[in-house]
Amino acid sequence: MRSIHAVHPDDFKSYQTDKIRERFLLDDIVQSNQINFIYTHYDRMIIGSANPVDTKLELPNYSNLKADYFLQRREMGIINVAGDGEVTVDGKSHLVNKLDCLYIGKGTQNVVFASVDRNKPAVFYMLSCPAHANYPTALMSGADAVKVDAGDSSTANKRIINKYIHAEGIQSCQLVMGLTILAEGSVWNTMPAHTHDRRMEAYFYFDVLDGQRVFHYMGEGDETRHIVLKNYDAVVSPPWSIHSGSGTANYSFIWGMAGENLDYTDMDLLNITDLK
Ligand SMILES: O=C(O)C(=O)C[C@H](O)C(=O)CO
Ligand SMILES: [Zn+2]
Repeated sequence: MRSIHAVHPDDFKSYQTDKIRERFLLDDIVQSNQINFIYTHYDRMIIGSANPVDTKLELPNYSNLKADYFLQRREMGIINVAGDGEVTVDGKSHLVNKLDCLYIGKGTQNVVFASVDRNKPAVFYMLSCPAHANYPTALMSGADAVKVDAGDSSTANKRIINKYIHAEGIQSCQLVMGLTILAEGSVWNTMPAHTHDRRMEAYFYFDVLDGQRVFHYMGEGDETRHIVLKNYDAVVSPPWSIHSGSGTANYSFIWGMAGENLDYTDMDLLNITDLK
């Protein structure tokens, strides 16, 4: 499993596009009939996907985990962003359809991913972080996620934030996870921008229409940079960085965090007029 290392904000100031992409962008993680993961040294969050098309895929173990099995000391959140899917957890099968979220606790030994229809395969996006205790496996449908109406069409940021794994939702050790859907005509996410020094974050953009892109902004508020992302690209956000995007059309994205607390609202907001 490839690893990426943490970057100091002072070093980041000298980065050009290529280096920002090399250090923070996770592209090509969705590949047919494959499970792909990247180990990040941001709160040891592992980010990846499973895209079973013609075959079932079993969660592998990796030598750099130095564990008997992947989830021996870890928990995992999974959200499906495509066709209907099935995830079997230690022999118990769960239907995980588009926008459904499955949480799997520490100690789970066997996880198998499958698509219901090979012509409309599932794409499971996954986050996994270290866990100290076992919380039960829990499935939440997209309809049951807590919804927050955010933004406004007059500022092109009207969107619905859906929370699944968080302090008042599915219980976890340190994983927080959900997704945000931009309304048609709205393109800005997470503006006003924020940081949270107590948690890292990763964004995974999906339902980005063919031929469209998302400009993803990062960096300290007074030293912002951007990279351009396509459908199914993920990007890591260090605790010192804003994470915000503007698309050339509306889109959706999964956000996920790990770190000091499970409190979604623990954010340090920046004034739009202070951004540079
Ligand atoms: O649209 C938004 O605003 C978000 O979805 C923000 C993310 O949830 C986030 O950054 C949480 O820390
Ligand atoms: Zn955030």
